[in-house]
Amino acid sequence: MEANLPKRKETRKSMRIKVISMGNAEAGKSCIIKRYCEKRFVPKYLATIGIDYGVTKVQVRDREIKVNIFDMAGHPFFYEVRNEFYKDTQGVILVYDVGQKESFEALDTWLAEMKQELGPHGNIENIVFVVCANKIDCTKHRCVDESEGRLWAESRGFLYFETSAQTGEGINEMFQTFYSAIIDLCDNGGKRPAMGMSIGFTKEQADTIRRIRGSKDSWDMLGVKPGATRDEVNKAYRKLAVLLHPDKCVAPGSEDAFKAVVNARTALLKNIK
Ligand SMILES: Nc1nc2c(ncn2[C@@H]2O[C@H](COP(=O)(O)OP(=O)(O)OP(=O)(O)O)[C@@H](O)[C@H]2O)c(=O)[nH]1
Repeated sequence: MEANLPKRKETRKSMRIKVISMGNAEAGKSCIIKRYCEKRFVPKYLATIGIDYGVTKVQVRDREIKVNIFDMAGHPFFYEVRNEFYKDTQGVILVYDVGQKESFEALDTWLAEMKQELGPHGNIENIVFVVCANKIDCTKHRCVDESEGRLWAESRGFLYFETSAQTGEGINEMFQTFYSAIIDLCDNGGKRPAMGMSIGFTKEQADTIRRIRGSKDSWDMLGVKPGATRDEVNKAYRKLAVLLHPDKCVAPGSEDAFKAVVNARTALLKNIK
């Protein structure tokens, strides 16, 4: 017997989600939201006072979603106002300015603030985070490169996009992927689907790349004391080479880190008898 199939594909039930923006003042949070919702760019800086709230309807795959967006003021002065808005959030847009290193370094502080406000029972693992490396149009002033930002985001299981609210680059793709991930999360009973967790590299690899980037000289880079012997240098090099070899490591920035380690070893061995 033939199954009694519906003629038209049914549109699935609409859903409502809550999204917040976080990041330092002037990183471009309001402009990113305006660019997506109103298709325009506001060059003049108008600081958000406390919270800006908006509702928007979007179509993602076969779903209509109503999005409540809470655009948070980045200035520390507004901490008291924004702290009550962290609860019941499904998605976070975490923004930094690629020309302002402090805004990138502040991402950890923003996460810590959110964790603190959610308290011990708030599960940050079940929230979709998208990191926006914003103002990529300002190429001359860029000081946080893509691999550094991507590594920070992906090692935490967060999405990462390069965006410009001014030109619109990356904005639609970012929101579509972000909303899509939130739908997957809701369909999965509010738990981040396992797929999003598989990042393809280890915490040790990510931490090592970060350590290498921040090292002050070749000794420090190889993790040996100044004056170490050839054997010690070679041993340290081999360990790092196995960990970061481009054939084995797909973490953002691993290729540059591997090259830096090779160069550091060569430089040190030249001067060790
Ligand atoms: N060139 C360039 N400027 C941008 C971009 N995004 C934002 N801006 C500018 O950066 C300034 C700050 O943007 P906002 O969106 O107001 O920053 P915000 O993060 O919401 O700041 P607060 O409301 O204080 O938290 C404004 O002058 C914007 O015009 C961008 O992608 N490129």
